[in-house]
Amino acid sequence: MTERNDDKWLTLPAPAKLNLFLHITGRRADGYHNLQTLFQFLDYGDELSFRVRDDSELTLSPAIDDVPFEDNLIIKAARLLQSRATGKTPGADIQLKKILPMGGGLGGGSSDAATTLLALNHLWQLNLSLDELADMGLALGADVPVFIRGEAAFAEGVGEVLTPVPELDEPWFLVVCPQVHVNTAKIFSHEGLTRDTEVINIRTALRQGGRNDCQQVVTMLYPEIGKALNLLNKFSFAKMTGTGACIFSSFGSETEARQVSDQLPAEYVAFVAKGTNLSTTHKVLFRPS
Ligand SMILES: C[C@@](CO)(OP(=O)(O)O)[C@H](O)COP(=O)(O)OP(=O)(O)OC[C@H]1O[C@@H](n2ccc(N)nc2=O)[C@H](O)[C@@H]1O
Ligand SMILES: Nc1ncnc2c1ncn2[C@@H]1O[C@H](COP(=O)(O)OP(=O)(O)O)[C@@H](O)[C@H]1O
Repeated sequence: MTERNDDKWLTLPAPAKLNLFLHITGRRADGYHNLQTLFQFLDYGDELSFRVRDDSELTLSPAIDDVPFEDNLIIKAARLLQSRATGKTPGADIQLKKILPMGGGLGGGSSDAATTLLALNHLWQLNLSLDELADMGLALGADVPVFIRGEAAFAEGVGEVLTPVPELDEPWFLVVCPQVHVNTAKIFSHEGLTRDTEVINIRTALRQGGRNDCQQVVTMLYPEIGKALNLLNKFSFAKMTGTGACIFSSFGSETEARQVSDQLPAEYVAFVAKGTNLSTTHKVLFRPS
């Protein structure tokens, strides 16, 4: 665990996720969609530092532009945990290094929320189980539970029914981030969205993978993403993660991924990262070397 000895800061990663495929298999009565997806983490993401306060205040620095304090998923997660404390309400100072693009399909907000739940549960000594934290996290976003569990997983339901898949290949990924913000709710409410993909079992999912059912609608609404897909496809098969905007290709080595990255036009924002079956948050918090 990275603990700054000077004044008791706990520093933890909040990694990105990729949806290696994303099938939409139906729509529920409440409007949410049933999915089948394969989540893997990246060794790349945001970083959060936490320090317990003597009072019940929460602080966050720096703030994220355009995200009001109480709307920030980090603060929402901390408030949820405060409500579970017995006795005096605990407080914390939180620092955020925001690296992941917002609305990119990399799950940055959900990952920040999960890291906050894990960190403050530890620092405030609440002793909530991962099951309890995952349940609480689901109220903040469909992707929070997989970050709480920290294991690459085949996900069903709205993303909360998780079967760990610890033996996926861990390739290198080139992730390209078109500079558009995709509105998830807009994609899920689009009439042209494929919502009837056949349900598959986990063996089939792992053997043959799948596509991203949101890709067609997203590329129609945001042509920049289609353009980026066409370009990356010239080098290696490319797919979108989540509801976009980011797209990715996998490679056998970091060198190959960087060689392709170097050939992209300068205006493309991209990064290279390794896929990981155990989230870096869990590696630091639970399995320090
Ligand atoms: C589809 C995924 C795959 O990872 O895409 P990304 O957001 O990561 O791109 C996620 O499950 C998204 O999770 P998250 O971003 O937390 O979505 P939420 O805030 O829970 O939902 C935003 C809105 O999308 C719609 N929504 C979301 C998830 C889902 N399974 N069905 C839906 O219909 C709902 O209208 C909801 O109000
Ligand atoms: N800590 C946070 N980091 C990122 N986004 C946040 C955060 N808190 C709230 N949000 C809101 O959540 C939205 C989705 O963010 P994000 O999780 O990055 O997208 P995605 O699910 O597409 O990867 C943002 O547009 C922003 O308004």
